[in-house]
Amino acid sequence: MTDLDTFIAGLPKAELHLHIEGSLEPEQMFALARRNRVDIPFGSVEQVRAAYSFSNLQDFLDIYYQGADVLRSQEDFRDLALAYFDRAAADNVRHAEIFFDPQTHTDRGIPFGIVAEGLLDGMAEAEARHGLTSKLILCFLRHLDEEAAFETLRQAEPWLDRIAGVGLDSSELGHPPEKFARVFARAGEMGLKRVAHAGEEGPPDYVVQALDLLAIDRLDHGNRSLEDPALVRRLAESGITLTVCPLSNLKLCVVGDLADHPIPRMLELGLAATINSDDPAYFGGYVNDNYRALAAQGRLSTVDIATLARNSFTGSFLDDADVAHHLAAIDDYVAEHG
Ligand code: HPA
Ligand SMILES: [Zn+2]
Repeated sequence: MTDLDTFIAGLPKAELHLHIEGSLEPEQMFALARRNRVDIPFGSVEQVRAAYSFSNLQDFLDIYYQGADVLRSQEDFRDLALAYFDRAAADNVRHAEIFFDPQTHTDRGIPFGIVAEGLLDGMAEAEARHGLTSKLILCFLRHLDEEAAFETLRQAEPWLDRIAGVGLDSSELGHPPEKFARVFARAGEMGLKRVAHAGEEGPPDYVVQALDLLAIDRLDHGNRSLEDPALVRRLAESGITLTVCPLSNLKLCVVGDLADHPIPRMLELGLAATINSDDPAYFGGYVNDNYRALAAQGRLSTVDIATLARNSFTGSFLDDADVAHHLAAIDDYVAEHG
């Protein structure tokens, strides 16, 4: 381990861009397939891992939705969440805001409540076990239509006091944010926070739409914003947080090489970037692996790494007192180890 790796390992951090279905490790996929007697088109864990070679977002999504088929019961969703939280706690993640894709499950006949209650069970257990706090963000699948998103929001109503916000994920190209302007407006009226994936594969205009038409509180990915200088100025001036995912970007060919990853440039431009793992079981690493992979390029100092961790708390939906508490913990850590 380099000195930077040691510094990263102990640094308190939040994770703000994590799809819980994307934390399903092949071993757990096999275990759940056995438990639920579900056929999966793989003979071994090695075969599953060998299939994780993607040339774009859609390639990944096809296999990711297939993997989710082994998730059936409330206990499955609890176990999935807990396995993630155990790993996150080992990376010194103190708070996580996790995405889930209810439509992936309700479209297979799994009731919304089974999914939500299972995840909430896992979240409560993670707080008891590790002191790791978390929030839940309901994502609409953007390849489905607006009416399906409205129906999902209706199904979520009994759980809305335990859901922090809504997000937008799945196939970006051809599914611009404007398609979901009305359902996001409704979510805002219901007091929910709003986030959206934009500028991962889609053009800078999709980021502008997410800001103007979805009134997002946080931008997921946002890489392609850098192609538009006026948009960069707007993002910097507003202070909006970007949840960036280096190993995901590499695996989905959003960047060709980590040496060219935009995070160092984002920090130079004054953007509130954070580092996250996205779908760690599919992209080869949890949050500290993402920090380490980027640090290994020699383009991040300990000051930059601490800034990224601070941004993860200031960009969270925690209240001000909790954010202040976590920032003080980072200050103490940097004073001792920086
Ligand atoms: O990186 C992603 N982009 C869009 N949709 C997703 N769903 C899971 N991961 C992703
Ligand atoms: Zn994502």
